[in-house]
Amino acid sequence: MLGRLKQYVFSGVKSHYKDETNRRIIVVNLFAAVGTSITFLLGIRAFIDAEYSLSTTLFIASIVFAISQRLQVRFSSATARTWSITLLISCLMVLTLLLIITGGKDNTGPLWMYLVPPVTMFFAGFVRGLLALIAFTVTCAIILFGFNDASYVADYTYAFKTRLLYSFLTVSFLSAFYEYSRQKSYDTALYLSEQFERQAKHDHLTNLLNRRGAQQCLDREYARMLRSKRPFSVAIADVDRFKSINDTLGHEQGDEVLRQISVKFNARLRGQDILGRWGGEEFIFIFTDTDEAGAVQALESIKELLSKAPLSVYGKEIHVTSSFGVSEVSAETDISSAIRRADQALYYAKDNGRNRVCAISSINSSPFSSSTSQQV
Ligand SMILES: Nc1nc2c(ncn2[C@@H]2O[C@H](COP(=O)(O)OP(=O)(O)OP(=O)(O)O)[C@@H](O)[C@H]2O)c(=O)[nH]1
Repeated sequence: MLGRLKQYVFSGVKSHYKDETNRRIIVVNLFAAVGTSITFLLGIRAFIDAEYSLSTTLFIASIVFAISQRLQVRFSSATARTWSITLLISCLMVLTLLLIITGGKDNTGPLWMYLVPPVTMFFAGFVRGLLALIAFTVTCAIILFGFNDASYVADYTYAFKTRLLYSFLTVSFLSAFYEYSRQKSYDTALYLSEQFERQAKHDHLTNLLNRRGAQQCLDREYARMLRSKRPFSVAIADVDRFKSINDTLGHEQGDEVLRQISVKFNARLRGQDILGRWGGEEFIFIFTDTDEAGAVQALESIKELLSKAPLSVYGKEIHVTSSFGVSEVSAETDISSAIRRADQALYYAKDNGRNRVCAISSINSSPFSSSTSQQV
């Protein structure tokens, strides 16, 4: 029994939906359950009391509440959820208006009005909720004050009608204010968590992905490669003699050099390739859908771009070069061994004069180098 109840409350909830969406789905389930049962029970009561039009209205409302819940579960799409919520709010509003017109049981019908503001605000959000509430309040005022002598409208005293409207407006205002604050807090929390997540994956100096962010991209790319069977390549770049740049210019200028290098590295990359800061003066390239030869070709062009024109750092021209080690990642290798091989190729490039691109064949693990590098 408890299991079924839990299943009902969480029906339609999906782990990949946003928290806010899942919360709304749960509240729709709960509200539809309460709405369906209360209107059904009141319908039976009205039927026993031989108030057939009231009982028919309540039974219809009960069915509509149930349908609105089924709608969001049966068709789990954003459109279905919008329709479900629209149906639920409309049903509640129409039912309330009918209860105000007929008076319900002993003229207690208008009391159900107070359900409308919180439900409308929560389900429809601040702006749409406010518009719906304004339309509802105007309709209520017309019914209460526009048909004073009409026999089909229940007879309420003037004092009751004005107090009813004032108190309804107060509840509406409070609900709107509450929803506005709730949405603001939610947006702020979302913004902060996105900022934290971004900071956790990005390097504050270059704004590139940091090691953690790059590692996640590597894992994603590896999974994609296993599906597509098309290899990709990784490369580690290490700025040549960076220590001497730091030693002669200072750490701050060194930072600026790293920043400008990251811009140059990025300038020649295709949109789908990824650049990250692997640590210190080391960068990582992920060339998606690219074999070793393709990555070497791309890196040659990047290397040329860096070495040909000096950087301008605080008014000084600085010539900077970088060495690159490349390795292909295929289904036969794993990421850590590919990184290890890229590192070996990088050491090879450093040992052989720097400012060069070297690759290690993924088949025999023997280093070979591109056109500008020494052949092994
Ligand atoms: N300014 C600055 N320096 C850094 C940063 N991270 C690492 N470094 C410095 O980078 C230098 C790296 O020097 P080494 O590893 O000796 O290598 P290198 O001088 O680049 O020489 P080779 O790699 O052999 O060409 C060290 O002095 C580090 O302190 C950083 O974020 N900013």
